[in-house]
Amino acid sequence: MNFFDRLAHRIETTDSVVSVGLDPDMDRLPDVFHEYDLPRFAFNRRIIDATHEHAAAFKPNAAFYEDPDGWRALEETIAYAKGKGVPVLLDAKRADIGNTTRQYAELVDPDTGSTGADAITVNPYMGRDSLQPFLDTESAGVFILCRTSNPGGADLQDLELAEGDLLYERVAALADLWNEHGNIGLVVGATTPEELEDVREQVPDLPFLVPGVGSQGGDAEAAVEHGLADGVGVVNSSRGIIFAGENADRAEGDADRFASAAGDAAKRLKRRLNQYR
Ligand SMILES: O=c1ccn([C@@H]2O[C@H](COP(=O)(O)O)[C@@H](O)[C@H]2O)c(=O)[nH]1
Repeated sequence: MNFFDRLAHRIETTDSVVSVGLDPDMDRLPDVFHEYDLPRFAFNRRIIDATHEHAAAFKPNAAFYEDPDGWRALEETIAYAKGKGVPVLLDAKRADIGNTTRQYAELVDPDTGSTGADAITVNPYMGRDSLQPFLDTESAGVFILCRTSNPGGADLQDLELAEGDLLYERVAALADLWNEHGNIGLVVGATTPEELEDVREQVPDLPFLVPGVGSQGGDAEAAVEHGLADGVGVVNSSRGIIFAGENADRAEGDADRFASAAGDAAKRLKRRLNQYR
């Protein structure tokens, strides 16, 4: 089954478009998790247990796992999340020249002992050939960075091209063109609602992964109004959910309190987003 069909099914089952970001910053984990062999997995497992019923997807960001123990924690996390029936989007922002990008694409290739993730984020800066192995992995979702949520997203992505369109608009148009297997989505941040609306007008049929609500203060209403294509798409919050139980004295933080605060935060975000669906 195509990734976006699987995602649509999950959205319907959970009545949720929330993507829970699994970004287990080691410096912010409660002390209790540091006693485990794989602290990041121990933490994520509790977060997944507490939030999965409200999660349309989980989104681990590879940056939080790029060391030997981290990679093991990532693989365990993905397997555990999938065991709960939740699609996993690996936010890795990859792409490179042909032979290198073929290696990257194995991250989501079910035939090559991949991470097991269902979808991945990729960077379009190197052009179509740098994305082709991902696009050819038909079972995997491929979210192309289009208009990112960070303040510097404007530096390049808002540049006007000679033909008059903006760079992020061109990325959206190309993504639509490249979508031969129906497995492409776009990453468009909630922090720039006008651009979000603009991209939606350009590509009515592509689902979006919308980061930037929660800790980055993005616009939740715009995220839902423009992020979904025929009801499919996800709105991500990472720190706002997984660290909802954090207080000034981290040493007092315990696993139960963290997990239950994360569950409450995911449920609250689901309800908030559902007001606009
Ligand atoms: O434009 C983008 C692309 C990716 N991200 C990633 O999403 C999460 C957001 O985390 P919060 O804690 O909810 O701010 C994180 O993994 C980013 O690297 C993004 O924020 N914006």
